Amino acid sequence: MVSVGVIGSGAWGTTLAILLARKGIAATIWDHRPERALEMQHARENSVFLPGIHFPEAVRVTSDSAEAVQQKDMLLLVTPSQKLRENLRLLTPHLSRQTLLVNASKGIEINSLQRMTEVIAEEIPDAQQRIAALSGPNLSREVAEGKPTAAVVAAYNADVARAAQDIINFNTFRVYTSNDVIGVELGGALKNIIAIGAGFNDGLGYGENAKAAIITRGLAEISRLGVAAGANPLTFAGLAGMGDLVGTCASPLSRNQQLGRRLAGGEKLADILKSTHSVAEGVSTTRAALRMADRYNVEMPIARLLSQILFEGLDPRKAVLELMMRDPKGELEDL
Ligand SMILES: NC(=O)c1ccc[n+]([C@@H]2O[C@H](COP(=O)([O-])OP(=O)(O)OC[C@H]3O[C@@H](n4cnc5c(N)ncnc54)[C@H](O)[C@@H]3O)[C@@H](O)[C@H]2O)c1
Ligand SMILES: O=P(O)(O)OC[C@H](O)CO
Repeated sequence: MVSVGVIGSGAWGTTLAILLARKGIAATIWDHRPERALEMQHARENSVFLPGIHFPEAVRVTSDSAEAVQQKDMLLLVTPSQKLRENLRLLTPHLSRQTLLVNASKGIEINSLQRMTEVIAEEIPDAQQRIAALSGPNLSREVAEGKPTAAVVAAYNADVARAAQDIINFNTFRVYTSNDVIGVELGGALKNIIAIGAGFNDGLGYGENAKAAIITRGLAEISRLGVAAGANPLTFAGLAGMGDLVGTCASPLSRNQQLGRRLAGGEKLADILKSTHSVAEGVSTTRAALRMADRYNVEMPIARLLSQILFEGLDPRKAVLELMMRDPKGELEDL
């Protein structure tokens, strides 16, 4: 029987474990807090992040790191991105050299500006040839409810991408392969910034024309940064680029979009972050992306103004006016 460890017990880690278990794969979710692991194991449900979705029999929950990691065909790494490194340090002593390592988190480590697979490769030096990244328009609630969804898994080694595809692909979850790890990870991480912007747009009542413009011009700046960092530009037309951007900006289920809407309604960032256990990766990714943009000398006007709104208290209406009043330019300039 195929056996997978799922590191991270939030909405997405839990959903992926349930998906695999529906295929008959043994899925062991790891939660760093013993009392939460026990509670989920007994209740057969993640009542905090995925209430109402029953665990199939093949899901187990543990706080024992050896049990979560040993003798696994694949590990799915699904922690908040700023927590991945500390978790890897706990888990690697138990890891076998055969286990595939698939990142499913969407973020950039803020101190190092590394993508999640770069963090994995640095912490587990022999891992480069068995690393992959899973991304796409994958709102967890819809996946958990069995609604049809597509995703992409990227790896440097085509056999690894195919092996991960084989394990994760299901009749409700169609998985494509890619060799563009950089593009797939950056597409998934950077769209969260634009999703906050889309939430602002909705909160301010600016309408669908403005939202379509934010999505499209957002994709232009994601692509500019991604290509400068070494991604294949076509990836941004795919599931991890346009697909995830549209899905996240359109759906009220998105936590990043919700955060933008709440800020537009006058709530303070610190209060919103305090009020929820859920991670809105776009906040830290905005900081990381702007530092990357400086490094690669790339323009990211939406992210830059969003950063001023988030961290410096700029009035969102003034920010929109500033965007509108920038020097006129060609649509495909810098692409
Ligand atoms: N929820 C989605 O729809 C979705 C879909 C695709 C990708 N993702 C990505 O998956 C990642 C995880 O998001 P999520 O939605 O599952 O999280 P979540 O917001 O539902 O929950 C956060 C989880 O992180 C855990 N956590 C907090 N601190 C931790 C630590 N120090 N060590 C280990 N775990 C810790 C919490 O216990 C909780 O289980 C994020 O990068 C997110 O962008 C989420
Ligand atoms: O809820 P969000 O904003 O973290 O988005 C979830 C997924 O990344 C959508 O693909």
